[in-house]
Amino acid sequence: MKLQLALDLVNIQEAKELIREVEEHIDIIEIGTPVIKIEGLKAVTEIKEAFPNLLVLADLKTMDAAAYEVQKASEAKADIVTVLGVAEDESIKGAVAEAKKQGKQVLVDLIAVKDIETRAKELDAFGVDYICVHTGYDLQAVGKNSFADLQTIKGVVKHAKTAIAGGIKLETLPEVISVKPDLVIVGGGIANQDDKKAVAAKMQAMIQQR
Ligand SMILES: O=C(CO)[C@H](O)[C@H](O)COP(=O)(O)O
Repeated sequence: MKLQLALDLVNIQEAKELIREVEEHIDIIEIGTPVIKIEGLKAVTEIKEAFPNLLVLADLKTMDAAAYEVQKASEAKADIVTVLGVAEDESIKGAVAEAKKQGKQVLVDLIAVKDIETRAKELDAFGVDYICVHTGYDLQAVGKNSFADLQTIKGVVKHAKTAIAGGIKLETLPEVISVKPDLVIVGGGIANQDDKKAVAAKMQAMIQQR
């Protein structure tokens, strides 16, 4: 099980400072969608160059022109690129083919997918690397989480790694870990804490016990 730190509401300089605090306790750095929209793919390049030993995920949340966007993120030094599960099958297949060509990985984000079980089975058959259940900020605000969805995909996904994102905190981590995802994605649960390093270290210790 790996820990990914999601950086959404920061600029490149702030992202670097935050990563420096916690780098020994995380496996993957996520350059969040808002960061890429505001700063561009240079945020991915600069952070990969500053932290070459960590994997960098570009959270593009691609919906169309998927092969092209995977190619551009790969050229920007991303190790993993996200595509939306609600995208067309052709987009997902294009992303997977391009990622293989570039030696990179695709994480499919199930945000806004209504039939999680059916879509997870289909995505698994397309050969995606990760399938991620995700409660975005707008649903977190009305009290939702993805814990039940994680159970659902764990029951049907045979090949891809499973991941979960959306409002995970130190207090809710044990419930998440008990379902044994391959990847736990945490943004505000680390980035918004006073002692980020201590929280990341505790999360890492809990994750490594499994
Ligand atoms: O992709 C995202 C929002 O769309 C976030 O990166 C993801 O939800 C993790 O952040 P947090 O733990 O703060 O919810």
